[in-house]
Amino acid sequence: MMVEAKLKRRSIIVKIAIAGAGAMGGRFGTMLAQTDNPVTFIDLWADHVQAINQHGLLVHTDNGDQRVHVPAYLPQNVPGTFDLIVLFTKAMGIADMLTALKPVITPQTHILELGNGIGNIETISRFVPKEQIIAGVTVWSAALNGPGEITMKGDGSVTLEALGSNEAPFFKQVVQVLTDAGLKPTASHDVLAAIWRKAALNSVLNTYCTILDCNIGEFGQLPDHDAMIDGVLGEFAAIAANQHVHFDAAGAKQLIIAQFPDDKNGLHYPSMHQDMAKGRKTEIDFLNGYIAKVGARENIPTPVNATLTALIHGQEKLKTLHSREAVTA
Ligand SMILES: NC(=O)C1=CN([C@@H]2O[C@H](COP(=O)(O)OP(=O)(O)OC[C@H]3O[C@@H](n4cnc5c(N)ncnc54)[C@H](OP(=O)(O)O)[C@@H]3O)[C@@H](O)[C@H]2O)C=CC1
Ligand SMILES: CC(C)(CO)C(=O)C(=O)O
Repeated sequence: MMVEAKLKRRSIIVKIAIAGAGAMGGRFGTMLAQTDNPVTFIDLWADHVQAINQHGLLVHTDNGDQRVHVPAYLPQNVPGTFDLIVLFTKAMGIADMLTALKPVITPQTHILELGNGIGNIETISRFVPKEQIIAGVTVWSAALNGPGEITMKGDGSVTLEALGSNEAPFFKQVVQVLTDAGLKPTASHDVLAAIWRKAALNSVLNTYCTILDCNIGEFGQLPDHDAMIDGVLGEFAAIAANQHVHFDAAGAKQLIIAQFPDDKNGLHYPSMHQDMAKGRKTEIDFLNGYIAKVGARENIPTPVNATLTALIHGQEKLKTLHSREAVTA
């Protein structure tokens, strides 16, 4: 069934670019395009950009399929400037994307970063002052099926904070735009705590689901999931205390368990699982790998996160090796 995107009533106009228009960029662009705020996709993947421009982005949702007609550009071809750039590259792609977008980032442009991992704010701060950064996290989910095609199902929300001030009029506009798009934003006054809680969630769900080759609901049904979660979170708590970040292990566990039902993220294969399946590099070094690295540096034992990091790196290497063998066979 083809369902046309419905236009919702306009409240304010914010010129939006989605930089990294993969699974999550596609979801946010699709939902934001249902408001009257103009949306542009920017991506480094030429086939994806071409497919979106030729046929629209094909989006599979809980309520059927849509074709979303939003213009898409390679970073070097982007016309004009934007009020808001929503960054949805992988953590390791942030610097390349912002380097490519330098010519269109003005002192009025705000960067909204909602990707997974610890350290993204520091990377973005190399390009714009903190007053131009809005940082946060999201438990919306999506999958990139191929050029010009995504799946976005289940429910989610966004937590975000302006690194300048949550009282800034532009931040309030952004919250309103996200609300109009149905993205369920909540303004936070401790976004670092939210980022660490989400990184802990990803260090459990993304990593175990990738190693075990299962979705989030299936992980929740495993008899030993409790011990597996506690092993990761205990080390997060020790490293967070060392780094003076507020971390509530019980709250993080609750958030993880809240993802298990099918109408939340139970049917979702986490983004790390999707990366591994496609033979792409994962974000492990910004998740469990970050905890293991700080642990090693500060002399705090982090054997669970170190082992999980080594397992994911091992899987990445074997994937590359096997695909090379397949080509030469
Ligand atoms: N997927 C999810 O459900 C969720 C993801 N996140 C986070 O959001 C951020 C974005 O992740 P996500 O949207 O999943 O990432 P995707 O892999 O779907 O997209 C990221 C970018 O990777 C590139 N890319 C992906 N596949 C290919 C391919 N086969 N060939 C060439 N290029 C490709 C694309 O462009 P480019 O070349 O420009 O990189 C794309 O824009 C990450 O930090 C992730 O952890 C957060 C919550 C949920
Ligand atoms: C949707 C969710 C929360 C699942 O871990 C996620 O962040 C991801 O897939 O990377």
